[in-house]
Amino acid sequence: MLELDQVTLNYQSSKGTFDDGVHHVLDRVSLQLYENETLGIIGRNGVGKTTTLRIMAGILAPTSGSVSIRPGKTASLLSLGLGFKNDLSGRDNAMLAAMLQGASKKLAKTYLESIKEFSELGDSFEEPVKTYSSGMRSRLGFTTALMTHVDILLIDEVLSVGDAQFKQKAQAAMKERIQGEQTVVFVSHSDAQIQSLCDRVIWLESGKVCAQGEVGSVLQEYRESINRASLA
Ligand SMILES: Nc1ncnc2c1ncn2[C@@H]1O[C@H](COP(=O)(O)OP(=O)(O)OP(=O)(O)O)[C@@H](O)[C@H]1O
Repeated sequence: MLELDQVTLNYQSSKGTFDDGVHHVLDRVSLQLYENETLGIIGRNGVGKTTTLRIMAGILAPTSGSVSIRPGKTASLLSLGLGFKNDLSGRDNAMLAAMLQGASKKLAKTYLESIKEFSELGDSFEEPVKTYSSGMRSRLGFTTALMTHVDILLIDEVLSVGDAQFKQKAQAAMKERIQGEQTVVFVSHSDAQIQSLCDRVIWLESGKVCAQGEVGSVLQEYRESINRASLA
């Protein structure tokens, strides 16, 4: 469904640190994502998990290597309202987000009432997003991503969105979607979430795929390596 082939990503570092000012984040990463699976990505802070998702979503272009997605398929990063237009209402932003993900205007309109209901924004749904609290923005962002169709859903550590009550509801809804016919790539630091949601997992370390495969064994290898590092 989606494939990264020998993907390398470098950032230029303004301070001239790293390798003569070049920060090598991903180094020839190759991976395959299959239809209907939930692929987990694990690894320490800063190893390039979010960068990998951004490359999959087409937001970032690799320095070298290639990304291929099956023709006609869309991949979208579940972002918590980062791309909202502040002057537009929650309703108009939800509409815009649905259309940006490929829905026709007619289809996008059909999503709106369920987005309003699930997000529990009430009358604020009609108000400009600039008047929202950060929790309200997250609710709108999460719900819009949840309710609209996307072939490959890329999720970056967001299952802890909102207050306790909304978080529980959001996690249950996301779990239901992930377990249905949805292809997902899921970045998380939570073993419990990776274990309960993923079919397969990839462990990134020093910009490379360090191990991949069955969730239980890769998680165990990863945990052992962290324990060894903390003892050293
Ligand atoms: N715009 C940028 N310019 C320069 N360096 C960047 C930029 N974005 C990310 N990086 C660097 O790329 C590396 C990988 O970042 P990334 O966000 O992909 O890590 P991550 O594995 O998702 O980390 P975390 O677990 O902390 O979320 C980090 O060292 C980060 O400093």
